[in-house]
Order: sequence, then structure tokens, then C-alpha cells
Amino acid sequence: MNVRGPILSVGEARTVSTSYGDRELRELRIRPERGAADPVDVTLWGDWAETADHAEPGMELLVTDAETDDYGGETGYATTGDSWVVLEPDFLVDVTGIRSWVQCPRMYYLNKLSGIPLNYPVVKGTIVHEVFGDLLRGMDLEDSVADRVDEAGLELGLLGYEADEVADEVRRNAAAIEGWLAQGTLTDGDTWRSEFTLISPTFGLKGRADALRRGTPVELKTGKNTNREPRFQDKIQAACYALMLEERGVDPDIGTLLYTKNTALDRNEETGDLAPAKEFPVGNGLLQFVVRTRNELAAMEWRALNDAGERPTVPTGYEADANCSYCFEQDTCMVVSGRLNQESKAGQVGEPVPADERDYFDRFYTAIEEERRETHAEYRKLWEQTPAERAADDRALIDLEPIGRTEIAENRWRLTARRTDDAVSKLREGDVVLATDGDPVAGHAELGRIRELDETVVVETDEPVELRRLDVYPSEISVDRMLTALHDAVLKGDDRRKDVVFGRRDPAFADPPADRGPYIDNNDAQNDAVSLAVDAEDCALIHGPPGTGKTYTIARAIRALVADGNRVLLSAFTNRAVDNALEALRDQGFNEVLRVGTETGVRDDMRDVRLVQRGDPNEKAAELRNAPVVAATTAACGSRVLRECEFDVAVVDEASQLTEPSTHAAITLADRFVLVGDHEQLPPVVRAENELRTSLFERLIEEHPDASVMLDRQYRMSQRIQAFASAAFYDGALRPATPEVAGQTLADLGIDPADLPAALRGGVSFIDPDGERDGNRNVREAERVSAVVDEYLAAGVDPDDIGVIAPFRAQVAEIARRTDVTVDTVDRFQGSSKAIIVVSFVATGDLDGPIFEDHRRVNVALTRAKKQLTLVGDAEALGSDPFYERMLDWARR
Ligand SMILES: Nc1ncnc2c1ncn2[C@@H]1O[C@H](COP(=O)(O)OP(=O)(O)OP(=O)(O)O)[C@@H](O)[C@H]1O
Repeated sequence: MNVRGPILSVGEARTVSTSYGDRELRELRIRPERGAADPVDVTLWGDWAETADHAEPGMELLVTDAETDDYGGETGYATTGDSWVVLEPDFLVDVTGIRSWVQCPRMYYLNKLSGIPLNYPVVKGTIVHEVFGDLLRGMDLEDSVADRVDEAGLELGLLGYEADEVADEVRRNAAAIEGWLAQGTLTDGDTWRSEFTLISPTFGLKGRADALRRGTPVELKTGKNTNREPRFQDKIQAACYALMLEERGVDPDIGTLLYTKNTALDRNEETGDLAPAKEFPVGNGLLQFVVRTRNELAAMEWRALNDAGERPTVPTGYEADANCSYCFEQDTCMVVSGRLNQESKAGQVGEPVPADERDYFDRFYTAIEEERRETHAEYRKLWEQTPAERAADDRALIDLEPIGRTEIAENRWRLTARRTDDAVSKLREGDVVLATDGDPVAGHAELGRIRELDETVVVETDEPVELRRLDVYPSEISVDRMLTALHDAVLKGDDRRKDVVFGRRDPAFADPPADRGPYIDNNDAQNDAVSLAVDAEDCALIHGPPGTGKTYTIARAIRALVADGNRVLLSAFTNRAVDNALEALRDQGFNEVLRVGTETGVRDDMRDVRLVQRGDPNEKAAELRNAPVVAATTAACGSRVLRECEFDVAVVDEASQLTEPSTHAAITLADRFVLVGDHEQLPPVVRAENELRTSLFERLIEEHPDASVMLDRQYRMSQRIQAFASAAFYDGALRPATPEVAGQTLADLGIDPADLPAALRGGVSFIDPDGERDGNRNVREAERVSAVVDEYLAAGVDPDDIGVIAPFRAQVAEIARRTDVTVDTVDRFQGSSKAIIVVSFVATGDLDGPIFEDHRRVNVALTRAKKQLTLVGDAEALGSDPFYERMLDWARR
């Protein structure tokens, strides 16, 4: 049986004599059933006793295959020969993390901080891995090498490599793989799989195995190894996959390491075992060692968050027997230790950064790790919820019927399936998802992007999979990228920018030349904003309420900056905002832009300016280095390619939706920055409740109001519609930009008001359908909302001109079932607008929970409408809260 629960206390180590001789043991007191049951003692025998060294009260302990042990009259549990002991099983450790941890815990920490930088071994390694996959799929070696080197063109170019020399080297490495495959190991009886994503709920592990052969893991290493035995850390990596396979019922008894450089070595100069493939037995002792090592790592991460005295815990390197002078990370290690004043076995070099920066680093490091925990909780739902529960929770589309798969460009696959019901979910076209054969944990899972989501579902993936289910993918990439951005901001940063970001100096502005004409002649605030951006010596903040021409102003500012000789990075939280800004630039006649993004992320009409990474290295690198304007999401700014780029100015849109670290990802690439956003609209979307919820934009605008301009003329809403938002969120400063904007009505769309019921005339209206809230839905209200939509349609309104917003997905589903117009939550509406918006509030009677998470979401909901806004809700509930009461007064006026 399995016992699991939080640890209450950890006993001392003891040795007892048994019939097998002297044995070590440790007793831990835990509360089983995840804390719900009465405390019991659990005895860890033999090597598992070592795990208790890392255990602390508060951590979660899991013992599988435990036996009951009635020692001393009290029922307890003890490990058996089949047991696994896992600390903090909910914390998912990445296999590559364990690999570096066994080399040196500090290396694990450094890799986590600095991410994977652009360097030749990494790029070459990736190419060799891709070629390996191609060969497994039966592709010709020469074709594959040529194709994969071409694909890496940009990265190779940035590193100063020529395609031919790289192809040569890859070819020599690939010979090892080909030779190995040709040795008869790839027979018909062999079942091969390449790139296999594995996740283990029991052991708290995840990773992607290079390949599986007859159910045993094969790992590819692009280095050399002339010993007979695989390197220890490599074995550990393969053993992790073996462990995860074991959990799936496969019992791999061997692991294989392929050292591809061995075939490239010259026999006359090298001695030793030059065979590339090295097998090793995967015994229970090794697997237990893997689990104990993982426990040690998980315990360190737990202490980093929970141990107040030690927060955050930083490995020193003394935990390992590693010899620093042989370590290729030694220099990095010493610099990080020196600058952050961390204890380290390698020693320190350099001056420590000021104390406030170290403090900032520690605070955000902890906040990001808290976010990682929340991301892991999202993973956990993959196995804690049944498929039906996940579907009901809107996190999955299940019971899809696969209807086809085709191989498309860039070695990707397009998978098609039919939906068997009309269930709704959080998933939308363009989202990254987990595409599976029905079981995301024990089955075949691939990451993909949704291309189409109607009755037919179309997903693009790297590998084909039988498409039976789609799940919300709880990616950890954004967490990892935040860490590297934090690292770069503090350790690589330019002092001028840091002085402002860390509050040591006010932003400075240059005096404009006396003869400078206006940039924008019909909107003073916009003109001031462009001037501020141009004159900024550190940063400028542009506050843009809904519809005030943020995008227009950004485009004008970028043109002015480029005209002054600057190279500009244009970034935003979403692909959509990046593409909108590019469109605005194009509308203003400016075309010298380069769009960096994935093929599926970039909008069709911007494909022509998209940077294709494939091609001649020199040309590709020059394209990126010479573009006056480079445009990419802030997530892409954290990629290894863009981290290599430098700019004079970074202009970041949607900055109020970015966490501080995500903002750093863009602004550390430039000397100066301009942030554009509205902190009265949606805040950063994060799972943890901590300082990641406040954007750098919001913090800076409060600290430095003088460095900001608020755009105060809006081009979207009628006077009647904007009145409430202006008063409630912008001190009444928001005004319609022109009389036409102010006076717009449905008549502009050719609708005769006489064709509408009285309740829907007059710009803004409120309807109380007398509904009843039931959880997060209100059926009668949903019926009324769809009736309202029908009344608009009957009067001749085009369905594309109507949008419906509801606070909860359950209500979105309830309404969507009854109408064909766009229905969604606020988050999906941010940045867009419709002639008519209908808002459903769901709540009835009183307000025991928030309707919209916070008032800023209401601001977004109400300001999506241009000509007509209809609020549908319960007057009693809304009237019970002063804010909503004011909204009601306005709507009923
Ligand atoms: N100075 C201007 N003169 C004329 N039209 C303008 C001006 N500024 C903005 N507009 C127009 O107003 C509309 C809204 O502008 P824009 O899309 O830039 O707003 P936004 O603030 O980015 O909107 P959102 O709130 O959705 O982010 C666009 O059609 C734009 O062309």
C-alpha cells in the first residue's frame, strides 16, 4: 500500500541489529491521506534512511508499497524491498535538472538561472539530435544533414559559422548513429520511438527522452567518451527515463548512451574505447539512487520557498564532490557568486551588486519559484482529474475521433480529428496544447498548436499522434524565461537603466530642439507621448486607456526613433499586439521591419516580414543584425537568438499585462525603453499571489509620474458609453476624440432605432431578467442575453458587430449554446472592440464573491463597446456593492 502525507517530525538516525545484520533506520511522523488522517510513524529502512536527512516538517512524503508495522502497540508503516520513498512528489523535477545536479548542485542552479545561451556546442547538439530523429524515421543521412543545417542557419550565422563546416562536423557525428543503426540493431522486431515526452506523477519527474528502443531509453550525447562505461551523469539521465517507463509498466533493464563524437575521433591519436554506443544495466540500486537524488533536489527547492531562515536556498557546490577546476562552468559560477555575493566552492570574482539589487533578485527569485509551484499544480490536474472532470473544468476536449494526419513543411505534422460533442473549453485557436492519444500521462503526448477549432479540430505537432484528446498545456517555459530575464536584468544590466529600475535616480529627458515640429498634429497627448519617447534618456511611460490610439502612437514613435538613427525593438505581451503595431507602421508607410516569431504565431498578413531562420548563415545573421525595427513578443525576447541582440530603444506594448521579469526580457536588450499600457485594465496573468501581479509599468508610473503621459482622447466609444469608465478609472479625464466618436449610434450601421425594443435604445441599457445564479452560471440570464442578441439581429445588425462578455466560462458556455455571435470572457476580449457589447453578470441576490476578479476587468468589459452597451444582471446583487451601484445608476440613466 502507499502512504502519503505531510511530515510532522523527523526522528534521529538509528542502527538496529536484525536477522540481516545491522541496519540503518529513520522514523518520520506523518499525517496520512494528505493530512486528513491521524498521525502515524513511518520507518525508512536502509538506504532510504538517507532521504530523511533532507526531510523537514511540512514537506510531503510518499512511501509506495509500504507494509504495516504494529511495533509497540501503535500501527505504523515501514518501507519494504519494493518501496520507493519520494519527497515532495508534487514538485516536478526536470530530468536535465537531475543530470546537472549529480554533477554539482550549483551547476543545476546556474543552468536554471541563465537558461540555454546561444553557443556552438548547443546548436550543433540540437542539429545532431534532429538528424538522429530523421534517421530513425528512415530519412537519408545526406538529406537530413543538409536540411537540419539549413534550418539552423540563423543561429549558426550569429555564431559566425559557415554551413559547410558545420555540415561536415554533423556528418561525422551522425556516422556514429548511422553505423549503430546499421549494425543490425534496427531490425523489424525493434520498436523505435524518437523524442518521447514522459511525466511521472509518482516520482515527480518530467522530461523528454531522445529515443526509446524496445522500451529502453537511448540518450544521445554529442561529446566524446573513450571510457568503456557511460559517464555517470549520462547514466543518471537515462535511468530517470527508465524509472518513468517503469511507472508505465515497461521494465527497461538496460540503458544506452550514444557518444556521437567518438566516431569523429582519430584512432591514431585517441586511445580507449571508441565505440559510440555504450550500454549499461539499469538495476534497482541505480534507480533508487536516482530517486534519492531527486529527493535531495526537491528538498532544496522546498526549503528555498518554505524555510524562512534560508530563503532562498542557494546551492554552494560543497554538496558535491565535483572538482571545480575541471568544471566548464567554473567562470560563470565564480562571476554569479561574486556579483550576488553567494557562497560557492568555486570562489567569487567581481564586485557584488548593490544590496537592494540582491534583495530584488531574491524576492523575485522566490516569487518566480512560487509561480513554478502553481504551474506544477496545473500539471497535477492532468492525472488527479478524470477525463470527464477535466472536460467539465474546461481544461480538455475529450473523445475526439482522429480522421487524418499529413506531414507538412518544417518536418511538422497536421493532425485532424472530429469533435463528438459541443463541449466548450479554455482552448482557442492559436493556443499551445497537449495533443494526446487519450491519456496525457501514460499515453503518447505531443505539444502542438491549434490551427482550427470547429466541429473539426486541426492541430500541428512535431511528431504524429493519434488525436483523441486536447489538454490545456501547463507550460513551465514562461517560468524559466522569467528566471533568465531576472538574471540578465541584474547581472548583465547596464547601470543607467538599473538606476531607474531600482529607484536610485529619476528618469532623465533631453531638451528637444527648438525647431522641432509636432509629430502628431490632431492630438496633443499623443504628440506629447511621442516627444517623451524620443527625448527619453532612460525610459518613458505611455498610459493609454481604451481606444486612445496606443497602437497609432507607438507606430509614430517608432518612426521618429528610427529617423533619429535608433535601432528599435518592438515588443508586446501577445502576438496580436505585435502584429497590430506592425500593421499601424505599415499604414503609416513604414516597412523596414523584421518580425521574429513562429510560423503559427505570426499573423498571415505579416508573414512577408517574418524572419525565416532557415537559410544561409551569413545572410540570416545580417538580416537580423541590420533590421532597423525588430518585432517579437516578450516571450520570444527571452529566446537564445534575441538574447544575443542589441537595440537602442525597446518599445513594449501591453506592458501593464507583463510581470516585472517578463518586462526585463525585452528592456535589457536595449539602452532605453518605452512602456505602453494601462494599469486600469488587465494585470499580468499569473497563478501565484505575489509581486508578479504588479507590472513594472504600474510600479514605475507610480514612482515617476513625470516620466509618463496619459492619452486622453479615445476613438472608440460614444460619449454615453465612455462616461462611466472615464469617471471610475481615469478621474474623468477620458474624452471622445471627435464629435463623430462622441455621437455615434446604431443608426450609423443603418439600423432604425424604431426596430429595437424600447429597452435596447439609447446607447447604454440595463436589463434584469430575474434569474437565479447556480454556481458560475445563470440559465435564465443566459436565455435573456441570447434573446437580446436576437433582438439586435432582428433589427438588422450584422452578427459580427455583436459580442457577449460573461465573467465565468460556465456562463460563456451557457450563452454560446444559444447564439452564434462571439461569446467569451474578458481576457479574450482585451484589445478588441465591437459595435454592440452585451455583458452578463451572473450574480443574483447578493455579491458573496467577486463578479469579475477585480474592477479592472469590468473596465475592460464595458469599454469594448462602440455604439451600444447592454448590461444584463440582477439589480439587487449589483446594488449591494457601491462600485456596481454606481455602474447601475449610470446604465439606467
Ligand atoms: N491621432 C489620430 N488621428 C486619427 N485617428 C486616430 C488617431 N489616433 C488613433 N486613431 C484611430 O483610432 C483607432 C484606435 O486606435 P488604436 O488602434 O491605436 O487604439 P488603441 O489604444 O491601440 O486601442 P486598444 O485600446 O484596443 O489597445 C484607430 O482606428 C486609429 O487609426
